[in-house]
Amino acid sequence: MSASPIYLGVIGVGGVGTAFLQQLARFPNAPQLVVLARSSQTLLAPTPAYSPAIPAADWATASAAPSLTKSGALQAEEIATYLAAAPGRAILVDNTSDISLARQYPTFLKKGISVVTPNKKGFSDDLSLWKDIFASAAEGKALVYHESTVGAGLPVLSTLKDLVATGDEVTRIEGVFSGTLSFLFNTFAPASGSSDAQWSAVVAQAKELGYTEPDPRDDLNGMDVARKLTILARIAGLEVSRPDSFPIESLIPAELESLPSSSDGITQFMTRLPEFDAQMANIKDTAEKQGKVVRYVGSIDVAAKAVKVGLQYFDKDSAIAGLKGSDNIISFYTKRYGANPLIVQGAGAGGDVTAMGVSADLIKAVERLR
Ligand SMILES: NC(=O)C1=CN([C@@H]2O[C@H](COP(=O)(O)OP(=O)(O)OC[C@H]3O[C@@H](n4cnc5c(N)ncnc54)[C@H](OP(=O)(O)O)[C@@H]3O)[C@@H](O)[C@H]2O)C=CC1
Ligand SMILES: N[C@@H](CC=O)C(=O)O
Ligand code: NA
Repeated sequence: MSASPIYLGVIGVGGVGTAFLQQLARFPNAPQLVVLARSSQTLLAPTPAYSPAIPAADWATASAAPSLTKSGALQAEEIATYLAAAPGRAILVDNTSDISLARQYPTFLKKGISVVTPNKKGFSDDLSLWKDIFASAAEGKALVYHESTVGAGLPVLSTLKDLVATGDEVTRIEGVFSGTLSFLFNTFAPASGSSDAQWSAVVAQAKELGYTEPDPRDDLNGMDVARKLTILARIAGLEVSRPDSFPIESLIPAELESLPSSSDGITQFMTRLPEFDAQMANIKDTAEKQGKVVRYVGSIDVAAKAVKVGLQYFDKDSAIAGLKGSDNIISFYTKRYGANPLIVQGAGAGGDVTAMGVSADLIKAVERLR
């Protein structure tokens, strides 16, 4: 008996989306890709057959094919209605960082469309949205997987969920949660050897490597880390109301804080950042004078309900100081694990490793839906 068909809508074809589509093309028994959208364009498999599907590997070439329906940007509700009418279960993969789309997850889920995403916005915004997402999933008998929202493809959420589900008591979670900030500090202020790199040049490099958020200020202002800690804290049982409900140390120079959030604002920010290199050099030198290095870290003290995000100095021979590249390190302190935490470590940003988490989530969702 052949497996029942599953229909797939994918939104976002940037660094993560492109890597995801390449991985999808190699899935055996892959779901039928029937929607592929970016900000200005949508490809659809024609109705009512929802066939032919969009070829994941060469969607860009196939977008010229007359067999596919093309349109401009569609409203999320329109995509939800299209997927809900497919002749089988459907899954939405959101590879954008769009909060408006994330606010529509309940619409998809109530219609029975499962959601798989690396987009952390929806899970770290108002607590009411978090609750709505999971209540809507239960109502629509749909699934939600978002492993890559924390630690990219690293098994961070699945590990925490397993600890909680099996009755362990998680007391503290701490570590380095940003691939971008890890790369910036490991490169700018290495624990061994020295570096002449300017802060702004390393920021530009992190953007080029695809580690940053679409707007790198979301990494530098600490919000990306705060969002990840909000997600972890909620899974650990804390009702964090919003990602800005606790103190967050920002690395954005005060003079650049009021630049617009548009793409023009990003360009202005990147152009003017070199003017402020001395500020970060001072922080690096202060740590150096104490024989230490500076790193950007976060922690959740579950019993105290306290979340902290910001800079800290570390001994040069510590695990955090010695991280390489875009590595994250996340330590789970629990009753069962005692004084020696369960540690997850590895690349925490980049298209391929993030897409791996999305693809693995999709495989899990497909297995449960078939
Ligand atoms: N990069 C990384 O290392 C990691 C990223 N993530 C998350 O993965 C997600 C994607 O990141 P990344 O690929 O780097 O981002 P990119 O900026 O490279 O790509 C974003 C894509 O989303 C599309 N898009 C944005 N808004 C909409 C919308 N409203 N409707 C349709 N399409 C839209 C863009 O369209 P267009 O092509 O038209 O511009 C683009 O294709 C983000 O949520 C990020 O936080 C998570 C972990 C690690
Ligand atoms: N911009 C983020 C990407 C992954 O979430 C980071 O650098 O960690
Ligand atoms: Na992860």
